[in-house]
Amino acid sequence: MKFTKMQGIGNDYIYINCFEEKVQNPSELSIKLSDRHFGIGSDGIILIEPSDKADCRMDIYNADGSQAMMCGNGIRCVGKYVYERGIVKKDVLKVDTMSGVKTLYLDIEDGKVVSVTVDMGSPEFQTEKIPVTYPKDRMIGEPVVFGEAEYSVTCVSMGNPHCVLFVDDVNQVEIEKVGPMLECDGIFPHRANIEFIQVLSAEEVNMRVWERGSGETWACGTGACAAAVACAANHKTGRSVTVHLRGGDLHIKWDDKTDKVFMRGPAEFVFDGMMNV
Ligand SMILES: N[C@@H](CCC[C@H](N)C(=O)O)C(=O)O
Repeated sequence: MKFTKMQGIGNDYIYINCFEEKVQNPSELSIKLSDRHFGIGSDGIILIEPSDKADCRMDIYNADGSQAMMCGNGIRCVGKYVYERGIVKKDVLKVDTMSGVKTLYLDIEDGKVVSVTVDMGSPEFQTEKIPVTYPKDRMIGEPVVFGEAEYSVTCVSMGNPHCVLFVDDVNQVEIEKVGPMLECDGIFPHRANIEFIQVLSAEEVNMRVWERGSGETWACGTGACAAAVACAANHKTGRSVTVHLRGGDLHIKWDDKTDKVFMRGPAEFVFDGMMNV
């Protein structure tokens, strides 16, 4: 089977073109291929498929084999893949996902996609829809004790569940210890992606992320959107924010007229390969 490794600011997935290939058991395949010692090495796999409601469809599986509803860094890579490989030759295209059809705006120079802006839709703050078990309709800046520490917690869905915490210094976070504990805390019936945010100014934040099903990754697009929305909702930043992640920067704007969140960032090919399955 042919595959392509791509990354969006270091959030790396193995992409399979299902216009040509057939994948039998994607969960099992993701566990096998994502292994950085015995597999190819990635944060998961992404299937690019035909769709009857959009230009193509994306399905994402985390490194532990769990299926996710949406992937912000992945969808930019899908845009670059389908454009540059001639599957969808449009600079505005629609991609179907488990969390609905998303519109992508490609920035093209000399036939290459240099960045992609994605209309990520509206953030969902309703606790039961995220889902998070909490005795209030919304969880914005709520004090919660996890383990030995109390955090100011904001929960939001960007098609997938996010828990945003504010910290003084992201580099001091013991993410390997705190990340898995929070991801699997009983208040998250479907587990959650955990974002640690250090506010630098009204326009800039540092972020580290512990992703549900993949552990610490170098970036998370839906997580950066959740973080920007959480920062604005807590009056810590304005509605346009540059999020500095381990693998690079994403630019997020939460539009006050439409309530939609727009994410802009790069997408890159790493290599193509063949695997025995
Ligand atoms: N890295 C992604 C999100 C991938 C899915 C996530 N781990 C989940 O289980 O919800 C992104 O860039 O958004």
